[in-house]
Formats: sequence, structure tokens, C-alpha cells
Amino acid sequence: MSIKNHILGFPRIGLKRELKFAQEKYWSGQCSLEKLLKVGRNIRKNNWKIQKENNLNFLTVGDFSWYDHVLTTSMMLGNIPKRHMSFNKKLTLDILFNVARGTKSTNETNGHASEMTKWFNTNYHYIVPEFYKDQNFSFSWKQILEEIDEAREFNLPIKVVLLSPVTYLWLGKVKGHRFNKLKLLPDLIKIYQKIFKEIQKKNITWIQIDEPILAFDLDESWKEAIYYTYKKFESFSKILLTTYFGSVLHNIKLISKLNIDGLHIDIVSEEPDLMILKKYIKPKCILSLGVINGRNIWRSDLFFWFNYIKKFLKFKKEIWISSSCSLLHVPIDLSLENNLKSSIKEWFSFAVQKCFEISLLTQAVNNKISSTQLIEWIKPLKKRKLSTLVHNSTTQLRIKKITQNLSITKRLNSYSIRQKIQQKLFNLPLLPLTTIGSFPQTEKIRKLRLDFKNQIITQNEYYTEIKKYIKYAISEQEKLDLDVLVHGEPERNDMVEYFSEYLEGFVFTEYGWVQSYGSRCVKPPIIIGDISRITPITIFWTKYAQSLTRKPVKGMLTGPVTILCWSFPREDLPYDIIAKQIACAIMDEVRELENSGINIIQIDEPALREGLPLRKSKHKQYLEWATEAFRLCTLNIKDSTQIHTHMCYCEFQDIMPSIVALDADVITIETSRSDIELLKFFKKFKYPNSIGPGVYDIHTPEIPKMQNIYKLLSQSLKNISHTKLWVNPDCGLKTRTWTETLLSLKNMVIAVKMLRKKIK
Ligand SMILES: Nc1nc2c(c(=O)[nH]1)N[C@@H](CNc1ccc(C(=O)N[C@@H](CCC(=O)N[C@@H](CCC(=O)N[C@@H](CCC(=O)O)C(=O)O)C(=O)O)C(=O)O)cc1)CN2
Ligand code: MET
Ligand SMILES: [Zn+2]
Repeated sequence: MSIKNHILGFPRIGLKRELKFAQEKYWSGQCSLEKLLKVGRNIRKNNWKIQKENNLNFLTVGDFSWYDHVLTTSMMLGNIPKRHMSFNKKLTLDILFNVARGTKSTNETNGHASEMTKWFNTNYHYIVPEFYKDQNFSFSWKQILEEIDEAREFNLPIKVVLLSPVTYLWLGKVKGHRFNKLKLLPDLIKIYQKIFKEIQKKNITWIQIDEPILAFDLDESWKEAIYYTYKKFESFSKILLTTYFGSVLHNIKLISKLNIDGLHIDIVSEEPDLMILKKYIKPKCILSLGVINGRNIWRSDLFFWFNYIKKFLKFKKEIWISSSCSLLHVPIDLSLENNLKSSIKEWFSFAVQKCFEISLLTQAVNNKISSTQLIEWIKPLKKRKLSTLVHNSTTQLRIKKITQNLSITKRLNSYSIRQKIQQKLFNLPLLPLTTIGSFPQTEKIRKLRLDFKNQIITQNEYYTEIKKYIKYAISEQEKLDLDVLVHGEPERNDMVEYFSEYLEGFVFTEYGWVQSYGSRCVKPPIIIGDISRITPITIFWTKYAQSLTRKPVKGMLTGPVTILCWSFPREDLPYDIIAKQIACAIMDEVRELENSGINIIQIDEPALREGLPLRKSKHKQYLEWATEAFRLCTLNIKDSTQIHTHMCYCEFQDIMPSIVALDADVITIETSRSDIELLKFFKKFKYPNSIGPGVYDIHTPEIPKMQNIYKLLSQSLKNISHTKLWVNPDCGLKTRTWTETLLSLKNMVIAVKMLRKKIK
């Protein structure tokens, strides 16, 4: 029998982010719906072409989405919040976009966007489904059927991907009256059965049901839900139960009881115990082995996997070869990269190359090619081990010394003492007003940066323009009467990419875009070797901004855990060591800012929660080194230096003790899309330092109402002492326009001024 292969999903943004550009034009009225639809069709077609060219046995259909695949599932199931529904209840692409982006009041619709949060432990964000009591579902959005028809022209077997109803329920949130959302499962399953029937009519044999929650520790009710669901699915097309982002062996007994035809496991994130698999996987059940890493960009050690699979085949013949997870999380095509040195480029594989790797490995396993070809493929990886770009003995020594004595990372005095010293120095009013760092990244700035990059303008010209922009941002903040100002980050392409450009140990791509949310992408830098700071990073711009005002300007840095999580890390060093190397580089920057008279420094850690392992048993170790890495950045700084940190778009509840352990003087935190529920946890955990809960959502173009901000702040005061409450938006303003920014901030300031009077 020959071994088959497939991928779990392909990136949907287009080779050069065609979808992003078309969507954004469509939203601003510069592109017709027909044109947008055509861009989507072409992307899908190209993705299938790549799969066909690489001889994959199935075309994966259902991995495309117009904004986010969880939102597509909500549309498919007719689960759209009433506030976004049109009168005739017909779903359209505009409604999908409105759920994601919010709608300005019109006659048709009126409503705020749904919450957005991280997809498991990745930097991809999904739109959180909302569940209401007495909820109805119906098969309302037939995108999946249309895409099956489109894929037919390739004349290849099609494997359809759907998100499982159980994982879908897990990801959503109950709104309004509280109830157990699992009660909705039977109704949801009925809709899935209908969908399966329609899919079956199209002669599809395999359906990939994504059930990533199996990588979590599940309580009995969720286990039962899974058991119940697959029992109901029994009689339909063949089901490939698909798991990823972690081992599922702790749930293997449950899995063994499910009536499935195949199981996909991610064996990159954790190698499974073959004996356990042997014991629990039924002989007839296909095992799809996710061996090509869908989360990182390194060329795969195909020879290792070849031997691994050969071993595997001794006890199980029915296997498929695949990617560990969807390729959504890696850039598309390495061959577009012209600026990477070829001796470095050959260390990497992007989505297209990963399809090729799957094909090569399958051919070798099927004895169609010799395994020496695999040895040839991994030669560059062997060369890398000796490369001088990888090893820096000064960095290694520094980390070694530091890890010997980590108790030194505590601040000199406790927050209560620091707060007094800082208040004396800054003399800030009650409820100090600030922002999170970035101001609008206008098209003009991006064009400027592009021109600078392409040497159309000189560094001098670029700097002059960026300075003008900082001057403008400072003067607007003064006019608004904010208390702690920022320079606005105009010189940064991205909060992670920018910093890594000043650090040794990183390389960058030109087109290595990965979807972060909706039309927004990021270009994660690649960590190839030991890290150190080669030159000052932010000093020049921060000092310039501070020279323009008497108010304090916050220095603005990205923290080590976030730089690590939002990069593609090397795989030959443990994450905690990489994080500490980055922390030392940031420490150098913090000290230089402090020496330059910058007394407030923000170290952003929005990815701290994201890095949390899925299994509870691994939390403690991660949280220990992550908090250590953060605190390392502020080693030996003065009590009078006020450290801020910022986090957003995640569930913080389960990491509260670690947030306390960071011991930042002020934490600004996203709360507005989640109804400020979070603050109750800060109260419960007796959070000792100051907090700035985000008072409005910056990811939608809506202007927050002054009354709403006032209400939110009044609520916040029930949970946080007025001596510890700061006021700010819930994240940086780089995605907004200046008009939106100024109108919103104005409302924020008015609300605070009214409240201050009341408190006094
Ligand atoms: N790495 C990272 N992860 C994160 C966040 C983050 O800020 N960074 N924030 C959260 C997610 N939020 C995000 C918010 C905004 C964007 C965003 O705006 N991304 C930009 C790209 C940002 C960028 O790197 N821009 C570069 C490159 C600009 C560019 O693409 N230029 C074009 C041409 C110019 C144009 O027409 O825009 C080109 O080079 O071809 C720059 O400013 O220099 C986008 O998709 O549009 C991404 C994520 C969580 N994860
Ligand atoms: C994703 S968190 C963003 C923090 C950054 N300082 C900004 O304001 O953009
Ligand atoms: Zn943020």
C-alpha cells in the first residue's frame, strides 16, 4: 500500500498579500465586491495549484476565509449577533465584515464588533463566537459547498476541512443570561449533519474535523461532549479527527472510543509514545502524522523523519504524511526572497517548500526515490551548526552568569515605596491619562519608509520627516492634555521586527507575511543565532520626543517574551535561554534610556499569555522563565524609574500570579472588548500595583462615546483604588486614522476630567 499525504491548510492571504489589499480597498469603497471575490478565487486556485504541483494526494478545501475561519464557521452555522443582522436575515459578506470590524449606525445595522482573541498559543486572532440562551442555528452560509465546486477543476480527491462543533463551542463566549454553552451542542450537531449530507452529495470521502482542544486538559463534561459528537457523526463521510499544537496522548482513551476513520496528530510539538498509540489506535484507523512543522520556518530534517516513519510502519501500515498544523502560521514562498544570503536561505522552508518536503518524504517512504536525496536536502542544516553567524561566546557567557543568580532580578524596593518616590518625581494627577505607544501609521509614513528602504530618499530626509511626525504627535497629545506622552512609534514597521533589526542574531524576509487578524499581517523575524544589542535602538527618538515637552515621555520597548513569541525561533536552543538573551539586549536599552533621563519606560509583553503551554503541567515552568526574562530587563534600575507594561487580546485570568510577579509599576491592559470582566480578577488577586484598563477598543473605527468611557471607569473604580487607576485606550493606535484617534482620545479626556472632579 502506498502512503498518502496532505496538508491541514494553506495560508490564504495571497503570495504578496493580495487579499489584504483588496479587502482594505473594498472597505474604503475603492474596490467592487466582484473584484474582491475574484481575488479570493484566484488565491484559492493558486493554493490548490501548489498542492497539485507537489503531488499531494488531496486538495484541502475549506481553509480559505474572508477574515477568520472561526467567523466563517459562525456564518456557516447562522450564528451572527442580532446587532449585525439585516432586516431580511440574509447573510452577506458585509455582515461578516461587520461582525469583525463593528458597524457605524445606519438604518441597516448598528453594532460593536465581536471580541477578538488569540487562536490557542499562536499570534493569529479569531473572532469570538457569541452564544445566547435560546440560540438557533441553521446552515446559512454555503461557502464550503461553493469552494468544493471550484476545486473540482483540479481533478484530484478533495478533503474538506471543518472546525468541530465542540471546539467551536469551546472558543465562544456566553453573552446575556448565563447558561452552560454545551447545552447548544445537540442543535449544532444537527446542523453539522445537514452540512455533511450536502458535502456527501458532492462525493467527498474525507472530512477533516479540526478538534485542537484535544491538546488541552479537558474536564469530564467536555470529554463527554466529544464522545457524544462523534457518536452522532458516525454514519457520514470518513472523518479525520484532527488535532494540533500539542500531544493528545493524555486524551487517548477518549479518542480510542470515538468512531473515526482517521486521526491526525502533531508530532513536531511533542513526539508521541509509540507504544501508547499502538495500544489505543484501532488497526483500521488511519494515522496522519504531522511531521512537517507548520509553526516554524526551518528546513525539515527529512532523513530523521524518514527513519521515524519507517519505524512507525512496523506497527502501523495505514499512515498519511502531513504538516503538524495548518500552514497558516508560516510565510508562503521562500523563492520570493531576494535579499537573504543563499547560504542562509537554504536553512528555511516556507509553506510552498513545506508542501515539497511532504512530497519528497512521501516518495522516499514509498521507495520512489532514494533516501540519499533526503540526506542531500538536510546538508545546509548540518552546515549551519558550524556557522559563525550562530555562535557568540560573549552572549553565552553573559547568560551563563545571569542564570546562576536570578534572584537578583527583583526591584530594589516594593511598589508601595516606589509609588511614593515616583509620585514625588512626576506629580501626576489622579487617573493619569496616557496611550499605549503607537499613533496612526499613515500611508504617508509607510510610503516614506518604503522609499527610504529602496534608497529613493536619504536617511537624512527620512529622519527629518519622522521627526516632524513625532513633533505633531507630541503637540496633539499636549493639546489633548494627556499626562504621560509617547513619541508615537512612527519609525517602526512593527514592534517586533523593528527591534530585531537592531539585534545581532536575527534575519528578515521581504515577503514573509503571516496573517495576524483579518487583513492585518506581520512579518516575523527569524532568530538564527545568539542575540545581542549592537547599537542603541530607541534612544535617539525618545530623547528627541522628550526635548519637545515638559511632560514625561514614556520610552517604548518590546519585551523579550514577545520578541521571542512573534519571531521564528531557532530550534537548537531552549526558549528560556533565547528569551534571556533578548532580555539582556533590552536591559542594555533600558539602562541607556534611564541614563538619558527617560524616567518612564514601557516594556510591552502582549504575547506573554500567548506563550503559555496548553497543558497545565507545563505552565509553572514557562511562567517562571517568562517573568524572569521580563524582570531581567529592569535589573538594577532606580526606584524612581517607572516601569509600565502592556498586554492585550488574551485571557489573563489563569496567569494572574505571574502578572503580579512581573512587578511592573503600571500595567495597561486590554479590557474593553471583554466588558471589563477582567478587573474583577485583579481585585480578587489583590493586584498590588497600578492598572490602566483599556477604556475603548482600538481595533474598530467606531468613536467611543464619552458616557461609555465614563461608565467603564466608574465600574473600574469599584475594583481598583483611585490611587492606582490609569486611563488609556486598550492598545496602540497604529491601525486608526488621525481623525478617529483625536476624536476618541478627546472623549477619553473629557470623561476623566469629569470623574476627577467627582473623586476630589
Ligand atoms: N508582530 C506583531 N504581532 C502582533 C501585533 C503587532 O503589533 N506586531 N499586534 C497584535 C496584532 N495586531 C496587529 C495590528 C496591526 C498590524 C499591521 O498593521 N500590520 C501591517 C504591516 C505592518 C508593517 O510591518 N508595515 C511595514 C511594511 C509596510 C508595507 O507593507 N509596505 C508595502 C507598501 C506600502 C503599502 O502600500 O502599505 C510594501 O512594502 O510592499 C512598514 O510600516 O514599514 C499590515 O498588515 O498592513 C498587524 C498586527 C498582536 N500581534
Ligand atoms: C500589540 S501591543 C502594541 C503595543 C505598542 N506599544 C503599540 O502601541 O502599538
Ligand atoms: Zn496591545
